[in-house]
Amino acid sequence: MTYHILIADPLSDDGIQPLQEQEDMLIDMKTDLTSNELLEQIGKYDALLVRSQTQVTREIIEAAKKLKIIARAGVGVDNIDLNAATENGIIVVNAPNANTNSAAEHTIAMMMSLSRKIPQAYLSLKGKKWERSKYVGVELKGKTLGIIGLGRIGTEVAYRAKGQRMNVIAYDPFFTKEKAEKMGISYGTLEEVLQTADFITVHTPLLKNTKHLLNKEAFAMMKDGVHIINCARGGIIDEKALYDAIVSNKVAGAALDVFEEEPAIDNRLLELPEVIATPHLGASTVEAQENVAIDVSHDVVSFLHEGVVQNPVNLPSVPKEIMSKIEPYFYLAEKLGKFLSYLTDEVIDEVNIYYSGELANMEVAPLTRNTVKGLLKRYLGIHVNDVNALYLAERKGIAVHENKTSLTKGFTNLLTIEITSKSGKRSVAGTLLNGLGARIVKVDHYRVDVTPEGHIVFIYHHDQPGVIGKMGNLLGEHDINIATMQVDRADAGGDAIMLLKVDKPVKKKTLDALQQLNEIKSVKAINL
Ligand SMILES: NC(=O)c1ccc[n+]([C@@H]2O[C@H](COP(=O)([O-])OP(=O)(O)OC[C@H]3O[C@@H](n4cnc5c(N)ncnc54)[C@H](O)[C@@H]3O)[C@@H](O)[C@H]2O)c1
Ligand SMILES: O=C(O)CC[C@@H](O)C(=O)O
Repeated sequence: MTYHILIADPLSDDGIQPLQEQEDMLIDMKTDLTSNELLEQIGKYDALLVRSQTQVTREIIEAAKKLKIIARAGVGVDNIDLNAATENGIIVVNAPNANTNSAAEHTIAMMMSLSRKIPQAYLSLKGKKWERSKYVGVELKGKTLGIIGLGRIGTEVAYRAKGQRMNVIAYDPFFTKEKAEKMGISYGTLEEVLQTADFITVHTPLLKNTKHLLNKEAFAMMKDGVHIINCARGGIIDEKALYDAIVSNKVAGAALDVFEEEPAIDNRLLELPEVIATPHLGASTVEAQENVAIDVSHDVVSFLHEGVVQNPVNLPSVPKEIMSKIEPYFYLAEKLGKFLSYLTDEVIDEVNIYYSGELANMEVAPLTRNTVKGLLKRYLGIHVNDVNALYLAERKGIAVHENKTSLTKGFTNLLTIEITSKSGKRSVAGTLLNGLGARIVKVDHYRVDVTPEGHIVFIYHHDQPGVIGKMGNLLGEHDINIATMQVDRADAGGDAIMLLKVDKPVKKKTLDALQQLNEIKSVKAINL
C-alpha cells in the first residue's frame, strides 16, 4: 500500500526526513494551494501536514475521504476543526514541546524591545534621524510581569523574566500557591494579575473562555502605563479595546506577534507608534521548525504504520509504561466487542465493561475505546476507530460505563462486556491465558473456551440427544468443515449453546437451513 501525504504549509526540509525515508509514502509539497484547490485535492490524501496558515475546515475534512491523520507542526490547533476531525475518525496530532523555547525567547525579545522602544528607534535611525530623547525606555528590573496562562511557554517565560530580576505573578486555572512557591513566583487571581502587573503577557490557547480575555473591562482594571505582550494567539486580546486603551494612554505600548486576522497587513493597531509587531514569528527559528517537523513526521509514520502516536490532540495519549501493560488486551477487547455486536439486532442502550483481576489495576480507557470500536464496527465498518468510537457511541445514545472489580472467577484477568437493550442484557467475557493468548471464556452464563478469531457459528438450542449430529450433517452437506466445537448447557435437557469454529464464512442459505431444525432456537454467523 502506498500512502499519499500532503504538506500544505512550509516545513523544514531536514525535519520531514523521517517521512521522506519511507518507501511507501508519496509526499506532495503544495504550500500555495487556495482553500478551493485544497478542497478539490484533499480526497486522495492519507495524511495532511500543516502549520498555522492552512485552515482545515469541516468542509475540507468532510471531503477528505481517505484522510487518517492531520498533523499540526506547532502547538495551536485553532486552524483545525477538531470536532469535525473527531467525528470523521481522523486523528489530529501536534508538536507541543518543540517550539516552547523559541516562543518563550520571542516573548522576552518582544518585551525588551517594547520596554526600550528598539523597533521605533531603529526605524528612526534608518530614516537618518538621531532622536535620543524620543526613545527613552523603562527598566524591567523590579517591575512586575503578569503571566496569564502558565503552561509550557508561560512557565519558560516566568523563569526567563526572573533572570531579568522581574517580579512575576501568574494566573492559570491549574496553578496553585504551592506551585508558585516552588517556582519562586507569586500566585494571583486573574484580577490580581491585571491589577498589579506593569507588563502583562498572555500564553493561553484561543478557546471560547479565552476569547477577548483582555477586553475593555480588563484594561480598565490595569495600572496606568501598563505594557501588553501577545505571542500566543490573536483573539485573546480584543483588538478594538486595546486600540482604545493605547489611544487613551491607559496602555503605554503593546508587542504583538499574533492577530485576530492574519496576515494582519491592514490592522489599524499597526498604525499606532506604541505598537511593535512581528508577523507570527514566535516559532520561527531553525531549531523549532526542524523539531516540529521531526515530531509530526514521526507521528505520521508511526500512525500510518502502527496506529500509534506520541502527541494526539483529539485522543488522550497513553504513557509508554501503561501502554506496554495494556497492549496485550487490545486485541481481546476489540474482538469481544465485535462478538457481542452479533448477539443482538436491537438498539443498544448501555454498555458495561467490567475489568477484573490484574486489569482492575490498570489504566483501561484505551481498552474501553477499543471495546466500543469492536462493538460498533459491525455496523460502521472502517468509519469507527479509536478516535471517534466513544463519540459515535454517545451520538447513538449508548451509555458506556467502566467498572473495576476484583472478582475474576478463577482467572488472573477477566474482561467482561455486557450490553443492555430493550429485551435485556447480553454478555461475553474473555481472558488472556498465560502463553496461550486470548480466549472467549463465557457467553451470557455459559462457559466456553474459544479463540476470538475467524468464522464462528453461534447456536442456541435445546439440549437433547442427536442435535449435535444433525447440525454436523447439515453443515457437511453445505460443504462447511467444523474445526472446533464448544457446547454448554444450563441444565440437562434445557437451554444450551454451541460455538462452532468453521473454516469459511457461512452463507445465509446454510443459516436458514439450520434455523429450520426443530431443536434450534437461533443461529448466527459471527465473523471476527
Ligand atoms: N506565536 C507563536 O508562534 C506561537 C508558538 C508556540 C505557541 N503559541 C501559542 O502559545 C500558546 C501557549 O502555548 P503552550 O505550549 O504554552 O500551551 P499550554 O497548553 O502548555 O499552556 C496553555 C495554558 O493556558 C492555560 N489556560 C487555559 N485557559 C486559561 C484561562 N482562561 N486563563 C488562564 N490560563 C488559561 C492552561 O491551563 C495552560 O496551562 C498557545 O496559544 C499556542 O498556540 C504561539
Ligand atoms: O506555524 C507556526 O510558525 C506558528 C506556530 C505557533 O503559532 C504554534 O501555535 O505552535
